[in-house]
Amino acid sequence: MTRLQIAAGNWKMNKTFEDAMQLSRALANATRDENVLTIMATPSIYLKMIVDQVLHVPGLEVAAQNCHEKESGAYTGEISAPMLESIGVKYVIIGHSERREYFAESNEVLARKVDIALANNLIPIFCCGESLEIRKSGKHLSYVANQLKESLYHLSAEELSKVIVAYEPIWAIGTGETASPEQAQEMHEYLRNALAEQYSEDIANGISILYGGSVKPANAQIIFSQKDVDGGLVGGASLKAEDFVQIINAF
Ligand SMILES: O=C[C@H](O)COP(=O)(O)O
Repeated sequence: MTRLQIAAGNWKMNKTFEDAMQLSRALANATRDENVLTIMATPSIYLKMIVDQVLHVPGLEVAAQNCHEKESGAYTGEISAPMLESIGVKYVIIGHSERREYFAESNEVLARKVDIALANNLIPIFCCGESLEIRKSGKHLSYVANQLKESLYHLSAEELSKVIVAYEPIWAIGTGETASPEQAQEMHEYLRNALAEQYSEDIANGISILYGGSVKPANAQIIFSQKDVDGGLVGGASLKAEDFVQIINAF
């Protein structure tokens, strides 16, 4: 089965307005493989402007970096899934390790975020990944599979088919230390098998599983060439159009 190949850039809390618009304009105008679904996860304050800017650009989409687990209410400073849908956002990152760590987002909370995203026609980019301590203990495979179990396995097969999974070992995020292609493949294959067991082979084979953690122009090709790696969730290297375009074109 051919799965969607995806290059998603997570800008995190970077870029002022002018710089953000310039970056999205550069990506819109770049010569890039339009068969690769390219997603820019921008700071929420710029989402509407960037959605409008790239509205008719083929293969280029916009994601939010988070959403609240409730539809609406007294949650000062938060952004809801219906708000994102109402401005034309189609994707939302859920469960990034930085949200899990700094905002204490548990697997249970993330399950609710996945639900609310799907209920509002947003495609969740669901992040999972282990710390260095867990990797060293040798329990990383079951630990990450359990993150999927607790946040995704309540979904119907139809709902799950809409989800994009992003495996990001925490020890490789922003550290310059990438998981080896073999380590990435091992985890992706394990997760795909777990999904096949829980749902079906067909469903599991249709799900794009992205790798994230120090993906750069120099290593993107070898990582993306692994059988079960369907693209990347890129932090630092997505902040420079030139670098990110090289990553998009590395498939
Ligand atoms: O969401 C992206 C990841 O946290 C990876 O970040 P990085 O490419 O800067 O290591």
